Amino acid sequence: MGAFPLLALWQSLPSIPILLAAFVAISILYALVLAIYRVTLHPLARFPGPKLTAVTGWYECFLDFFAGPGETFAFAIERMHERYGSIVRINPHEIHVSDPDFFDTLYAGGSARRDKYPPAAHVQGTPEGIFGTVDHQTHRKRRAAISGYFSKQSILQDQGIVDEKIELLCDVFSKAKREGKELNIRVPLLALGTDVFCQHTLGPRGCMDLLKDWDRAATWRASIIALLHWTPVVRQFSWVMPFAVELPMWIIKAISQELALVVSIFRDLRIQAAAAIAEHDSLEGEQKVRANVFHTILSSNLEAHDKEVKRMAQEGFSILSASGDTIARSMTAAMYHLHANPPVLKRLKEELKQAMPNPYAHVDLATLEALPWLTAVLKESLRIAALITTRAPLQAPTEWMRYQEWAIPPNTPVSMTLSSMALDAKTWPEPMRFIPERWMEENSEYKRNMGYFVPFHRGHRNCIGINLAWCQMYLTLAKLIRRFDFELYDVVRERDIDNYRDCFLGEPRDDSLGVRMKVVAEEAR
Ligand code: HEM
Repeated sequence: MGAFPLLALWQSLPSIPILLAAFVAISILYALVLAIYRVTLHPLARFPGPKLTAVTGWYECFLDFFAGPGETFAFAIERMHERYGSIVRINPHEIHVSDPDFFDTLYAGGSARRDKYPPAAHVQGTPEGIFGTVDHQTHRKRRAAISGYFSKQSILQDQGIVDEKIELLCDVFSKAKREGKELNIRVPLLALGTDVFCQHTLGPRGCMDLLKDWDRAATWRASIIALLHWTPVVRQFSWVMPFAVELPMWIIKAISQELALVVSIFRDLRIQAAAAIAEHDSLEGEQKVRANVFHTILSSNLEAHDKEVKRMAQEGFSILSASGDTIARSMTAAMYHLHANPPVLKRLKEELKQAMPNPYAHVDLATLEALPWLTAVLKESLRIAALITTRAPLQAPTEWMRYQEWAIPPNTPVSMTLSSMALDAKTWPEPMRFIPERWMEENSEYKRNMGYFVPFHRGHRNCIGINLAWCQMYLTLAKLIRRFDFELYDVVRERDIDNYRDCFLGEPRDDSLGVRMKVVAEEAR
């Protein structure tokens, strides 16, 4: 009985093709009205930029997926600035600025409130780590809980770890010399950055010991590359990484062995976080706070949900993925540019010989920090490496940010791109040339140049690993250059060094075999 009225209702409905046609017509009408609104009445409608990007964000997605490495949206933004000027509306919601003088307004510290734009925050798949935290206040609290762990004092306390790992790195190069083999130097440098980070932050139990296991180091390197190549996908679909992490391991392995290693590291961090919770009450004194970063979090006054396993593991992964390859890329750039510029290398060797008469003896970080040429070489390497190619959008929830005659409404995502700033010909004469003199204090432009030196960002969201990064870079470059003579082995700058692909960090061309070097001499003990 009861089925008849339903049947009658079904029969009275329009046929499926008519329903479909109505749906398509309504969708087109909606898209049309939305497009007209976005270019006329939207609060950003007056800002310069292409109409297409003002109308739809899918253009970015299309370029990132289909346009090929050198043509993705990050490169399109540069072309938009050439055409429309230093402020551009790059999608319906977001403004991009290309002017170093605006940097401190956008990436402000102090009392300025800056939320991270969610699509940018979620690119790592760790929404609860400090990198992925959107809300300003939550970010401040989570960051304050661990910032002491990465303070200069804390890093100096652990200089022994850095020294020990650099010795292992030197062993890798000594062995390569004995065997007459060339090395893709980014692999051992990534192993160094990762091992130092892991031991400093997670304790000996968390150390991946990549410097002792060449196969694992090579797989980790491939994993990082695989992860970087997923960046355009994750940027558009933020659920991909959290979803992938929960899949059964056999499925992940079938998709990619490299991804499987990343996921196993992430799961291992959960185990370490759980172990820290279990043993925390039994620890005392310094150990309770510094045994590893999880104990630092557990000892902090963060709320209980911020001390749960899932969140702490995300924090660990968020810092881990920000650490190793940034160091490796910067050091690789330094090694390449030094050896492509023999007079710069010669001057550095002379300076180091004076400061480190015995290349095998311990050297204090402070001694190296006082060396002007080494410092200048490192700064120029960080500039020319132009490491971070993805824009960093922030939102000022209550403030109207002002740029020239433009007033940007509160809550608008506004971004700038570090790599474009680092290589901007208006700021840096001959930007693609390696000129450490830019960073010598006697240079009349030194003060101005330092004002635009922002490889670690500024403001509330700057790099928390800055002290660890400087410490490693000073000690590693000094030890390597003082102890060994290297030669570049079939390195082509356009293929192996310069940014060609935007994967958050810039990557060279796909046909690159890496920056390969041979060790031709080693100082006797
Ligand atoms: C040469 C080496 C490094 C460079 C050039 C560098 C650069 C940067 C930059 C530019 C940012 C801001 C990114 C953004 O907001 O989009 C950042 C953030 C970050 N870096 Fe580094 N970094 C380096 C090494 C490290 C190391 C060794 C660690 C590990 C301790 C680390 C951990 C982090 C973390 C956790 C963040 C997020 C901070 C936050 O959002 O509060 N970095 N880094």
